This record gives sequence, C-alpha cells and structure tokens, in this order.
Amino acid sequence: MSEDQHVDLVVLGLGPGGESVATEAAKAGMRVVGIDERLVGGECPYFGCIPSKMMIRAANSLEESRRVATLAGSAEATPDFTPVARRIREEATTDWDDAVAVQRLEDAGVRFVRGHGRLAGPGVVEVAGQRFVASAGVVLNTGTAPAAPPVDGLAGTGFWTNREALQATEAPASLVVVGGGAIGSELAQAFARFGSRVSLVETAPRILSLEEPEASEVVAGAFAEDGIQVLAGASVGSVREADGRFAVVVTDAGGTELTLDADRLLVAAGRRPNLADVGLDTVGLDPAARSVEVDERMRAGEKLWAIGDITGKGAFTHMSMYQAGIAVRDLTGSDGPWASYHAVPRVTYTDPEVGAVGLTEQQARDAGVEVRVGLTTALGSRGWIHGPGGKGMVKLVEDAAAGHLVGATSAGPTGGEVLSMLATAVHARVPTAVLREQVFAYPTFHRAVSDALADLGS
Ligand SMILES: Cc1cc2nc3c(=O)[nH]c(=O)nc-3n(C[C@H](O)[C@H](O)[C@H](O)COP(=O)(O)OP(=O)(O)OC[C@H]3O[C@@H](n4cnc5c(N)ncnc54)[C@H](O)[C@@H]3O)c2cc1C
Ligand SMILES: NC(=O)c1ccc[n+]([C@@H]2O[C@H](COP(=O)([O-])OP(=O)(O)OC[C@H]3O[C@@H](n4cnc5c(N)ncnc54)[C@H](O)[C@@H]3O)[C@@H](O)[C@H]2O)c1
Repeated sequence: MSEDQHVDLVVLGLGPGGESVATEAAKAGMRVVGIDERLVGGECPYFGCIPSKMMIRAANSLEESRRVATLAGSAEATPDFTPVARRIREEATTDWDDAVAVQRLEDAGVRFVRGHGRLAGPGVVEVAGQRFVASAGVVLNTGTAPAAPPVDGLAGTGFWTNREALQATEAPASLVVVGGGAIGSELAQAFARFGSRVSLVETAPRILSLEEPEASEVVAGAFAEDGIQVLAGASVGSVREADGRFAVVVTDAGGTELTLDADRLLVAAGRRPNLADVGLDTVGLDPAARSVEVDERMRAGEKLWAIGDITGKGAFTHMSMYQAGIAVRDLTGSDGPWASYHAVPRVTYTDPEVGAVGLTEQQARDAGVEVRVGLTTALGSRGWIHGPGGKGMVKLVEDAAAGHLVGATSAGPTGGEVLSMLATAVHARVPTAVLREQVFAYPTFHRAVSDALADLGS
C-alpha cells in the first residue's frame, strides 16, 4: 500500500449519481477521486435504462407496423435484430467502453482510479494499492448487481441476466424469463415482438406486482396479445442446460408441473446491493444489510454519504441523480431542499407503459391513510381513436382527510408522460378540489385523469 494521499472527496462507485457528484464537486473546486471497478456511469448507460429502451423502441416499431393492418392498409416488417444490436453497441455503449465517460470526468478535474475500492475507516478508501484520505469524506454509490435465486441447477448454467440480454446480437427463437418485475416484463415483451417465443415465470400472483393490480391487468392483457405465456403464482423447481438449450421445471399456480424448453433463460428476479465487500464494517455499518440508511442530506455516518440504489429509496436513475444533487449541496455547504420521498415517480416501459407516483392504494391503506380511490379502466375518446394498443387505466389514491392525492398510476400508450401531471399533483399536494377545476384538453390521453377524478367523487 502506498503512503496516504490527501484529497477532499472520494466517490466510491460511479453510477449515474456518483459520476454526477464527482463532476459537480470537482467543478466546485474540491480535489476529487472517483473510483469504479467496471464502467463509469454504472448500469444505466451500459446494461440498463438506455440499451433496454433502445431495444423496446425497436420492438415497438415492429408492433406498430403490425397495427397498420387494422388502421391503414398493409405493411410488411421483417424483424431483424441487427440494427438495434448495432445501435446499442455503437451509439449507446461504444462497445461497452467508457473511455468517453472517463475523459469527461477527467476534463471536469476528477482523478479517476479503476479498481475495487473499500472503505478503511471514516474518510479513508483503499483501491488498487493506493490509500486515499478524504478531508470531507466519501460518497458511496456502489449500486446493485443481478441476483440469482437459489434454484436447483441454475448456478453454473449460461443463463442471461440483463447484462447478457442487452449485449445480444440476435433474438433467441425461444426464451424463458424468470421474474416479472420491471426488467423481466420490459425485456420479455421486447424479445417477443422480435419474434422470440417467450414464457415468463413469476412467483407473485401477478406481473409488476409492486404496481396497482389494475395496471398489471392491462399489461398482462397486452402480453397475451403479444403471445407471451405468463405463468404468475408459479415457482421454478429446477434448471438444466444441455446441448445449448434450457429445460426449466416450473410448478404453475394450479400446482401442475411443466417443463419449459428454450434456447435462452433470462433471470430477472431482483438485484443484490454491492455492499458486502466495501468495508462497511470499518465505519460501523453492517456489510450484510440490504441498504445503507441515510438522512435527508444523504449522510450515512461520519464522513460518509450514500446515494443511489443502495439507499433503498427506489432503484431508478432519476433517484440516484436526485440524491446526487442533495449530496453535492450538503458537501458544498449550500442550502436544501433536502430529500423527500413522498412523490417518487417510476415508469415501466412495457407497451402500454405504466407510470406511477407515490403510494399504491394498498400502501396507502397499510400506512393508515384514510383512502379514497378514483379509477378509470379506459382511456376515453383518445384510447378509442388509438385503436390497437389503446388500452390503459388511470387510478388516483387520495388522502381523503387531507384532500390531496398521495399516489397515482397511469397505464397506456403514453402512460409515462401522462404521469407528469399526476407526479406534480402528488409532489405539490395540489388539493383534489383544485384538480377538478382544471380543463383537460380533448382528446388527450391525460384527459382520462378527469374520468378518474369523477370516479373519486366530490
Ligand atoms: C435492465 C435495466 C433497465 C433499467 N431501466 C431503468 C429505467 O428505464 N429508468 C430508471 O430510472 N432506472 C432504470 N434501471 C435502474 C438503473 O439502472 C439504476 O437505478 C441506476 O443505474 C442507478 O444506480 P446506482 O446509481 O445506484 O449505481 P449503478 O448504476 O448500479 O452503478 C454502481 C457502480 O459502482 C461500481 N462499484 C460497485 N462496487 C464497487 C467497488 N467496491 N469499487 C469500485 N466500484 C464499484 C459498479 O461497477 C458500478 O459502475 C434499470 C436497470 C436495469 C438493470
Ligand atoms: N423502467 C424502470 O425504471 C426500470 C426498468 C428495469 C429495472 N428497474 C429497476 O431495477 C430494479 C430491479 O429490477 P428487477 O425486475 O430485477 O427486480 P424486481 O424486484 O422489480 O422484480 C423481480 C421479480 O422477480 C420475482 N421473482 C423473484 N424470485 C423469483 C423466482 N425464483 N422465480 C420467479 N420469479 C421470481 C419477484 O417476485 C419480482 O416480481 C427494480 O427495482 C427497478 O427499480 C427500473
């Protein structure tokens, strides 16, 4: 180990938020060291948001071409994975090379070190034979990695996680997806639209089980139209791989055992935090914890801040960036606003998309809120005009005592965009009475919010 190197700030893990903290702190004049063992920018640009949304965009263009038959004549589209694989490799990830991101970081004045970093006490980090002592402290942004469930035979097979799936050069002829959360659902539909025969296995009674049941129902209906076999309430008993094919033994919701045979197996059954081997014990924290507890300034201990997925406040890029802004304000002695999580927005980019903010009805009830719900299971004139792919719903969850929304969900062709006004309503605690006075343009998708408000009653 080299002798101590004195700096102002070490950012350990350069996911979207860590990259932002390092850049902004350096611009503010701090001597900053940024450390990452993999790619600067983290999961989102290389294996997450960006390549997955590129794949979804391509897959949805195929689906739109199929809708021409109903709407506008005929169109023949032949699925070819080559353009999207090339776009992901060349435009999104530069062949999974972060040279540009490293350069951008260094141009901002950050000293970058590639390697596995570990805390070695408050404000101290060891990496690649070097030891940094940071006067201000350390920002931890180590993110998550794909988790593999303890299924007999799974370990050691060549199953895909999101990382391999998003480096695919062709759509497999057949695919089993384990996990019907955001990753599993988005990628199952994208591959299905490219022609893969897809089966999706989910232990919960429904896909997208963290969202409103009415939203899951809309997406499940679309999956049925896409020809995806959804086995919800099912369990995976074992996995075997032979001659380049997978045999996945599943017990379905009715207790029947069946074997799914496929070219590829994608495991999207959740993530594990990168916390076990970052020296948390040296700063008095539990390395076995699922998350790092933070206060409203993202402080996690003496000379320690934590941001991103490891804080357990929502595993989203926008959350990592939001928390990064807060940590920078705290580090540079600026004023708040400090963290508030009552209006966390999220979008699952299936088609229809599911946008959601704040609490679901069940979460609000569990929290003891006096709940009133407004629901529409159709998207009004615009949904009808849209025709194929026009299904959706809007659900509003009101705190009746306070008279404002505490949660909302919008599913539909532009569910993530309709979310915008709902997120503002929940964030700013706009009185429901004021929302009712709003004029909703005709015939927009967001006009369905007025139908949900009518259902909520006055
Ligand atoms: C397929 C997929 C699709 C997604 N789509 C979306 C989406 O559409 N919208 C959205 O908001 N979110 C999406 N997400 C989630 C999003 O990618 C994450 O929330 C986001 O990357 C923020 O993570 P993070 O900042 O915690 O760090 P991460 O992005 O996980 O990065 C952490 C970094 O820390 C590094 N690291 C870890 N341990 C060490 C160590 N000891 N030493 C050195 N370096 C270390 C890692 O190499 C990594 O680069 C998606 C995720 C996946 C997997
Ligand atoms: N659009 C987005 O914003 C977006 C997209 C993808 C991922 N993400 C983020 O990434 C995180 C991880 O996504 P994810 O989909 O891997 O995790 P998740 O926790 O959201 O979903 C995992 C799913 O797998 C199921 N599961 C677990 N073990 C299983 C088993 N043995 N057999 C069958 N099903 C099993 C769970 O019940 C759950 O529904 C999410 O929390 C999300 O915040 C966000």
